[in-house]
Amino acid sequence: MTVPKIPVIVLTGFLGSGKTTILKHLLSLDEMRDSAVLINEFGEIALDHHLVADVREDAIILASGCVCCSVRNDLVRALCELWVKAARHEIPPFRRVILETTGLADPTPVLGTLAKNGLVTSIYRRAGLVTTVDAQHAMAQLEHHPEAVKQVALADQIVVTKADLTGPEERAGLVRRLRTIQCFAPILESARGNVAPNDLFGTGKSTNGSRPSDSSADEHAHDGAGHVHDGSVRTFSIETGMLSFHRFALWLATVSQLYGGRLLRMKGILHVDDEPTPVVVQSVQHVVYPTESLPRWPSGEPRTRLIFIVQDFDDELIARFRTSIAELAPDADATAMHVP
Ligand SMILES: Nc1nc2c(ncn2[C@@H]2O[C@H](COP(=O)(O)OP(=O)(O)OP(=O)(O)O)[C@@H](O)[C@H]2O)c(=O)[nH]1
Repeated sequence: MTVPKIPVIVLTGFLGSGKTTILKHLLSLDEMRDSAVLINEFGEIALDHHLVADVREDAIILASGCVCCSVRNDLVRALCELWVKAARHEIPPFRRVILETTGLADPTPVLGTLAKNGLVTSIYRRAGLVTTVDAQHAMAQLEHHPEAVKQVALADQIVVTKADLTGPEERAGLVRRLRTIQCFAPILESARGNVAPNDLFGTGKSTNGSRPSDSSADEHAHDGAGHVHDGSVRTFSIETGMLSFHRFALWLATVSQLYGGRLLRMKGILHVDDEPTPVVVQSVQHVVYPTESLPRWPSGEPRTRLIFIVQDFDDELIARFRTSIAELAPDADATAMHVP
């Protein structure tokens, strides 16, 4: 008797395009609860697994670094461990795996691993690459970041996100641009992560792993040299204590206007005055999104943790960001606050 292989859905999409938002929505649906989740983040501090924790506590975080480069072995290990743990009843059984990549991932080696690694293919099958495309930012991202183009080119299913924040003409223009890169994959629109699993995994042409262009993904699959990210893109994180929310909001509004084009992504959890629970803050380039609250501190002491993914920032500018954040503490001298 052959045991059916467990489908692995890869969720990719450029920085801040809405992967975690969709993942959270999917995991909140009854029919998707039996999903195991792997999350890969770029940067020293992982945050996304905390954001999905209220719907799926046991999301596994892949070591920091990009899954398309240094952590491919971690992916193999994590997939094998999942299977072993479920077999030993240490975790609930699962019927699919959803892997969220970093926003800078080239999905090629991930797809290659899913298609070619003997250990992985004995248990799992690749069940499609879903690419989120940010209706607010994608035009510029596709222009400047080859990773964004690759994510679209390899997609089995494209989801244009942030439909609630953009007009139909803007989205129609984006779809025309996407069709110059990818003419096959179905394109869905979503607002606030709202997508039906059937639309995502039912209509994508490779839900059975038979995508005609699979072979190209596999052949590129990685030569061993790894995918090189644009050297001008860097990440840094800042950990600190309590901040004044009011001053932080002002600071963020200012830096996102000043540096928006180069401040590709910022996300973090804040320990702020008057708030017992963490406040989640996020921005993508010039756009600062509404804050959310997490129900509790993930672990240990309340602490502010911020992750920045930036382009063309030198060491001095990063140092200035650090100094200016330190000046946002509630007890800091208000007149001393300056923008980096
Ligand atoms: N209004 C609105 N906001 C959205 C939508 N999708 C995502 N956002 C917001 O955009 C920000 C980034 O969304 P995420 O889901 O974290 O994006 P991501 O692709 O997981 O980000 P990275 O993992 O950092 O690359 C968050 O503040 C979301 O709340 C949407 O469809 N509508």
